[in-house]
Amino acid sequence: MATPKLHPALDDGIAPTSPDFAGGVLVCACADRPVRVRVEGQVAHNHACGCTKCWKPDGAILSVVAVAPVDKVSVLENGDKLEVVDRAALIQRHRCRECGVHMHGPVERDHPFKGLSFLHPERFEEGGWMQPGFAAFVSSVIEAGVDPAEMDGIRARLREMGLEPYDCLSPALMDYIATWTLQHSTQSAAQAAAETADA
Ligand SMILES: N[C@@H](CCC(=O)N[C@@H](CS)C(=O)NCC(=O)O)C(=O)O
Ligand SMILES: [Zn+2]
Ligand SMILES: [Zn+2]
Repeated sequence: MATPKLHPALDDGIAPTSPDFAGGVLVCACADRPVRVRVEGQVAHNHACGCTKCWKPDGAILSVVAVAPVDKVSVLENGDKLEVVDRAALIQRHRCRECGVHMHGPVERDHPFKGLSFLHPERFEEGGWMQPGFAAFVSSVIEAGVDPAEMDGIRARLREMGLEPYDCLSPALMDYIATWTLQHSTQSAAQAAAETADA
């Protein structure tokens, strides 16, 4: 069986993280007036994502997506071309309305990821950004039209590349979300009890 093509930043070998990478500029795919977004510092939690919401380059079945603090992300040029894909979504994905590339995606809602912005590091002009460490939402590629019969081959290829495949986020991130949810619900219950006592 042919090796499945997943993403240009994965298929020909994953570029290593550089300890010297101190941030860079993400550029959309427009030849004319490209959107340029500055990111200060290294990105975190870089991973492949198979969900239907994350932006993928033509022909890719996975996205490569990382996060940076929102206050480290700023639109430098041609921000008038940006539009939010779905205002109701957790991740407010800002895409270039001309070429379709997603340029940044802040989380503004009360959520464990609040204050982070989702970015596609392959759009950096510079190399050395953190290499992806796992693959998330892998089963979701079926929703985008991948034949379920290909899934064993896709997961095997991801493991071969050192990207453990998961059908949600990684266990570490799922544990982080669950811990936040517990603390949040405990705080909400304590607040409600205090308000009832005051009434
Ligand atoms: N199976 C769904 C999964 C979508 C999903 O939950 N994506 C994750 C990973 S990016 C998420 O956190 N989404 C939040 C959002 O889209 O705002 C799909 O493929 O559309
Ligand atoms: Zn563009
Ligand atoms: Zn995704």
